[in-house]
Amino acid sequence: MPTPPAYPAEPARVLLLGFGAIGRHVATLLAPEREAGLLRMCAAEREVAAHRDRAVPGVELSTTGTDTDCPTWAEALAEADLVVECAGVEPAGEYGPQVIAAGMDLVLTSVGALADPETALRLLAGPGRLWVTNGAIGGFDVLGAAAEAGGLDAVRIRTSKLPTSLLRPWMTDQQEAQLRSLSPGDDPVTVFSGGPAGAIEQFPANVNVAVGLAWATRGRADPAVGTGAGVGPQAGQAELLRRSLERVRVELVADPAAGRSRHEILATGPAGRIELAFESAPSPENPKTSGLTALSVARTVRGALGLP
Ligand SMILES: NC(=O)C1=CN([C@@H]2O[C@H](COP(=O)(O)OP(=O)(O)OC[C@H]3O[C@@H](n4cnc5c(N)ncnc54)[C@H](O)[C@@H]3O)[C@@H](O)[C@H]2O)C=CC1
Ligand SMILES: O=C([O-])CC(=O)C(=O)O
Repeated sequence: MPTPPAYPAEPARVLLLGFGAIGRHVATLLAPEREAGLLRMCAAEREVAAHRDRAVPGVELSTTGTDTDCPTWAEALAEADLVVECAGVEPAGEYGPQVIAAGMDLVLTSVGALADPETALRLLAGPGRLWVTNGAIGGFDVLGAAAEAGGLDAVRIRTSKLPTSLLRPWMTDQQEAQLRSLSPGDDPVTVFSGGPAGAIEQFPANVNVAVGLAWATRGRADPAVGTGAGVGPQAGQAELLRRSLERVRVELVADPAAGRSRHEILATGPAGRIELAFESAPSPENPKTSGLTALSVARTVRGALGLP
């Protein structure tokens, strides 16, 4: 007789931070696990009242704000086994480190938070474990293998999105007007060219993939000599990431013909030439977000909980 899988006796308690397009999609994707009694789910929002009429069956709500008719963030956190951030780069930096410091595992969707060196150190400091989702892109098995062998010299990502999904509050009237005026048939416009840290600062909701790519291609420390950072494995990981963020080059393009977001990766070096392209179906909740992201997050959650 085959040995039955060693599922946990009690359902794992998952706390979503952010219940927007990705959070809701993840909750829907994990409905079978909820129904099978493998996990329970709670979602923290900053204004719960606005979410009451968009309830997802089986998902309780809690608040990081001032709502008084539901558990607070601290109460929900005390009950959780795993936190799944899908709120944004800023809230990831604000709440993620306290989750890790409390010894709880954290799934990070707003991977861009790792571009800030201080936040990266705190997210990597333990004792909780950090699970970095690959989000809207992938191929990280082969990219990671090549990087770990020192086999990559150059890593590039070119992200193309519909112009209106790239509008940001800091843009001048002229920049905004240019993006709004682009229509199918017009040439694409490059709105950013540089490193992932600068890209995520200007476009925090659009280029998490670039920081994710830097994370995936950070390589590994030589066990004999370490990374040179000098103080323990977390600092070593953070130092590898810092160097990787300097190597990855990002181009963000407003393309009026981009029916779907497109991410093109080119990595080259002694290991070879790796070209990958991703065009995700849009999120069912928000067409500006790649649907693949929630699929990846759900998979990362299953992995973190040891679910099949
Ligand atoms: N790794 C990847 O490939 C990708 C990562 N992302 C990241 O995922 C994030 C979420 O994306 P979407 O779900 O599409 O955005 P969304 O705007 O639909 O949802 C975010 C939700 O988080 C909530 N939120 C924000 N601050 C909060 C706080 N302090 N406390 C509690 N809730 C808070 C908002 O009210 C909103 O409901 C993006 O901002 C981006 O950082 C997005 C796409 C791809
Ligand atoms: O959804 C996507 O295509 C990718 C994205 O916004 C991000 O990486 O922040």
